[in-house]
Amino acid sequence: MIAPSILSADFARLSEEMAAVGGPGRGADWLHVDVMDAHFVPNLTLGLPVVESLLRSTDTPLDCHLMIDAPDRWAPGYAEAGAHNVTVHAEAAEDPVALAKNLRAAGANAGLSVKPDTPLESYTDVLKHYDTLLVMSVEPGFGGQKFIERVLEKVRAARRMVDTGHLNLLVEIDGGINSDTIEQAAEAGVDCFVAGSAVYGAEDPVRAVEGLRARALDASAHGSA
Ligand SMILES: O=C(CO)[C@@H](O)[C@H](O)COP(=O)(O)O
Repeated sequence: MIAPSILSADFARLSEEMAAVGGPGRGADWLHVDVMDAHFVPNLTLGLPVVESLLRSTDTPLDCHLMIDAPDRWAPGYAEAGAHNVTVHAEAAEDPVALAKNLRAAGANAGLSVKPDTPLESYTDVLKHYDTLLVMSVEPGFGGQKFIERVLEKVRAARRMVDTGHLNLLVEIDGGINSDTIEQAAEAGVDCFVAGSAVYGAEDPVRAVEGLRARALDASAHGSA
């Protein structure tokens, strides 16, 4: 699956920019929405009122990535509003198990994200309550950064746990994904790829999405061969 990150889109034309990457069937599977609070990360983007408007302007499922402090308090609102996935940071959540239950009860898939230096081992029990694991392959906060290759070890570990039945979730990766890096991420076992600049920086965003998907499918076929 490919989830274009609208962080790299033109914020003055968000609904057009979301439509420009297509939707299920042709183009984006999900649209990735980065919510940043200038506390958990050193950048400020948008919040719940904007997400509510975005939900009204697209049929493509929204994958909301909350890079915020106090997600236990704020994240359920995104689920209640109708986001398909609501992802919170393991480093910020006070009670990640209760939070996952609240997100699911409000109708969303629950996602847990880890920064590049956060080990997965501390969260393996917690992850049993989650639907997606979002492995950050850059320090969260900005688009257009360089892919951090060492996080692939975490992807491989998560893939092994899923394939052996210890976890039941989608493995998602975010940061620095482009036509040069997507193959190694796919070979490591990623299910869903977030890409911002590689999609919105392209002349034809739908073609960029399809190009990324083709490379990922090809590489995952090799990875599992
Ligand atoms: O969460 C983030 C950044 O913190 C991402 O979703 C970025 O939007 C990815 O952008 P690219 O690295 O693909 O340009």
